[in-house]
This record gives sequence, C-alpha cells and structure tokens, in this order.
Amino acid sequence: MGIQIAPSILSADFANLERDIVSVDNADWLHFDVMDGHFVPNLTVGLPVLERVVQVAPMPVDVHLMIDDPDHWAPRYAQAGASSVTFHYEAAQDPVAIARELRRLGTRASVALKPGTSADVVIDRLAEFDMVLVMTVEPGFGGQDFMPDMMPKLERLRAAASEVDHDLWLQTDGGISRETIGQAAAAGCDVFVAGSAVYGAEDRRAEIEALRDLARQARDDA
Ligand SMILES: O=C(CO)[C@H](O)[C@H](O)COP(=O)(O)O
Ligand SMILES: [Fe+2]
Repeated sequence: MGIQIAPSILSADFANLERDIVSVDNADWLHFDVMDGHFVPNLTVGLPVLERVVQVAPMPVDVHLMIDDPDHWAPRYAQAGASSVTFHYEAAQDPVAIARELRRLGTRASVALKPGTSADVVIDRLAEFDMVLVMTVEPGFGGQDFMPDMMPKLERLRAAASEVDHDLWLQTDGGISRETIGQAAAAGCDVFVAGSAVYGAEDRRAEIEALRDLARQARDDA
C-alpha cells in the first residue's frame, strides 16, 4: 500500500458525527481515538459509539486505544467492527499475545509507542504486527505541535520493516499538517493521522488530497 490518510474523529463534531464522517469520505481510514481518563488525562468515546460508527462509515475504521488494560479491551474493539486496532505498548502486559488475538479475529494488529518509548521494545518482534504507530505528540489531545525529533525513530523502524516478510505499515499521529507531513513521509511513514488539519479546513476533501499529494511527493523525493 502507498500513502494513506486517516482523519481523526477527535476533531469532529460529536453531535453530528455521521455528517462529519461522510464529509471525509475520500480518506483511506477513519481514525477513532479512545481515551479512558487513566492512561491519558482525557476521556472520549468507546465501544457503543464504535458499533454505530462502523455501520455508517464509508471507509474502514482504525481504532487508537489510549486506555489501560488493552489485553482485555483490544479484542472487543475488533469484535465491534474495527478493521485495525492499535494499542499502546506502555499499557500492555503482553503485546504479542494481544496482536495474535487481533489477527485471529481478522483485524490488523498495531502497536503504538509514546514519544518517550524507544523503538527497541518492538524492533525484534515486528513480524507480530501489521502496523507500528509512532506518536508525534504526547497522546491525549488534538491540536498539539508535531515533534520532529521522532523522525529518527521512524527511520529506524522503516529500515527494520524491510527485513520482515509482510507489508508492515508505519503510522504517525499528532500535529500532521501541510507543514509537517513531508518530514514524516520522507522518514518512511505510510499512514498519516490528521485531526485538526482536516476538520479545521474549509474544504476537508481537498485538504485530504493536498496532504496525500504532499506525502507522495516527499516520499518520491526521499
Ligand atoms: O491520538 C490523538 C491524540 O492523542 C489524535 O489522533 C491526534 O492528536 C490527532 O489530532 P491532531 O492531528 O489535531 O494532532
Ligand atoms: Fe490517535
């Protein structure tokens, strides 16, 4: 797969969620941020909302779990209809067991690393995952500034991903915009989460196309 854009519903209008999901229907994924007020100091939505969102979303749903005890919860999000489930390495007791269970349920298995977590923790186990999310902000809130110092982590994972047999994707989340997407693409990112950049744009579909074009160009130039 090439460059993919995943608008985050964190920046959508929760009173008009279906309208705001359909307004980004040229996106590759819908990014669904789940926060529990414990793993991160913010609280969003969970399983009952996901169950309805997958019924109305024209694109597959990419769940980002920022919650404690993903060993228990991650499979439930797969069963509720997510096409991809990302859990945080820092919250997991047994990341490989979670990933194996997600794959058994037919869902893409993805692990996220907070800015302070080294790629070392997954680099020897990449065969177990379909995607690695390199957070480019501290998880918890939309609209924060992109952290360019995460690019060496992404580059290292890109180099290691070429050693595994399957198509392992890398994702970045936090502060992705027209100004920053090129850096992440050049460092090897495949899937770009963008919340405020897409939902804050006057023409959301045009913004998605602009982000995709900038990422493709930066990838080709790299
Ligand atoms: O996981 C997240 C925050 O923890 C969100 O997906 C992310 O912040 C997207 O928002 P923005 O593009 O506005 O930074
Ligand atoms: Fe996210």
